[in-house]
Amino acid sequence: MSIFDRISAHAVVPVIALDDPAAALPLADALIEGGLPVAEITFRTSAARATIEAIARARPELLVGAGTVLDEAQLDQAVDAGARFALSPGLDAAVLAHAAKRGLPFAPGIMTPTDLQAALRAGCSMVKFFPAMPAGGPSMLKNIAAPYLHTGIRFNPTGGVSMDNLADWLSLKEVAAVGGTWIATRADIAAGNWSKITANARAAVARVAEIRGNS
Ligand SMILES: O=C(O)C(=O)C[C@H](O)[C@H](O)COP(=O)(O)O
Repeated sequence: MSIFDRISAHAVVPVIALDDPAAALPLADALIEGGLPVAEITFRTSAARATIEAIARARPELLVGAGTVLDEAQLDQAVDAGARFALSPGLDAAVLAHAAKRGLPFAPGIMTPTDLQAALRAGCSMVKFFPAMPAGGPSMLKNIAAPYLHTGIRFNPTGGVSMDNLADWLSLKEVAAVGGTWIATRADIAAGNWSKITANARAAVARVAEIRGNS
């Protein structure tokens, strides 16, 4: 199974901004306990590299990726730390070329057909649709994706996704998995609210099972 197939099987990717790498393993354990062993650790904080490294080393059962990867240096840090995939809110051809060179599955962010064609030209099989709700929501994505479905491209809508609109996104077959911060918020991580994060993960997993009809 490819990495993006594994992400698709989870259907929800917790997007994490974490300030203290000491929270890495408690966070990983909270997600694992909630039945959602996948995380996008964003390079929005300087704790990203150490967090990815700690999880990759001590919790290999959690599929850990890097988010908000903006340049080649961050991509190198992500790969060296053990990230299994990477994403970015936007598309940078040089970063994509570097990801290919380092063998890291990379989903760049797109918001227009032109972005999407640049991603296809670079050989991407998954893209982030960002910012998903403000950009027009599921109906916008459905319309942008329509001419490209034959390419097999899959989407990771992120930005404004919540339990309330999860079903609308996952009912689109071109959506592999949504991303969102609601499962493990920066505040809950900082406060050590692990049981709340586990409960959020569990609720998302249950909802995905309902929506995909395999509960
Ligand atoms: O940093 C990245 O790589 C991003 O793609 C942006 C985030 O995923 C969104 O900011 C999610 O934000 P929420 O709307 O709170 O779920």
